[in-house]
Amino acid sequence: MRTFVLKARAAPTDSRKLLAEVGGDAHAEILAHTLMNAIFVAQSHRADVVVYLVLESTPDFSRTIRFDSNALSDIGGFNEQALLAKVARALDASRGMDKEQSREVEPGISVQTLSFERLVQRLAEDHPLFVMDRKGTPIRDQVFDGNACFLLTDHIPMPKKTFHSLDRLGAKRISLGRTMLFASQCVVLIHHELDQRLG
Ligand SMILES: C[S@@+](CC[C@H](N)C(=O)[O-])C[C@H]1O[C@@H](n2cnc3c(N)ncnc32)[C@H](O)[C@@H]1O
Repeated sequence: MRTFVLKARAAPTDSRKLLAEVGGDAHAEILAHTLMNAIFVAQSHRADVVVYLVLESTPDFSRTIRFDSNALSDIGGFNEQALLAKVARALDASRGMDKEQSREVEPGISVQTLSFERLVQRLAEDHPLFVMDRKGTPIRDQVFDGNACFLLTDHIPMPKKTFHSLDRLGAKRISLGRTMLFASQCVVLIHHELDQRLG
């Protein structure tokens, strides 16, 4: 299983605000692009991929939306509008939830009122964590075994204190070169690197 976590610091947890932010300051399109590149390939979708979108611009709790490629049924297309409609539906399903609750939205999609920090603590129990960072170890030099989990952000950098807590969880910093890429582009390159190793 390959796991990707997008810490979307600017993404609103209100579905209407999210949908209004495509091309806006919150860059809601980043969520759609990351989801698209993590899960879809031409004419199909990848098996064994889990994506967590963590939306953090909220009056109450962050929303963590989990997509499991093995369980997804018809997602209605892979354009921005279709993908963000799924995110919006999960946000609507999470209305009124208390802290750290979980709700199934539809096959392959669930939503939790869970912070990025709590999510990665849980993932660290059974996943090696890799935080994407231009100053990290080149991806080619990194050994991956088992359920690698890759951590990315939207256009807002990972806060220093979060990097420190990730260090304490044993997360390794991985680089894809000196050019600053979009999170969705990182996902493509990570898939490519791991695909090559599988032969
Ligand atoms: C657009 S970047 C974030 C930009 C943000 N202004 C910053 O300074 O971190 C989105 C995500 O991609 C990761 N990323 C971008 N380029 C990368 C590279 N060359 N190697 C590894 N990760 C990269 C970043 O670490 C971040 O998680």
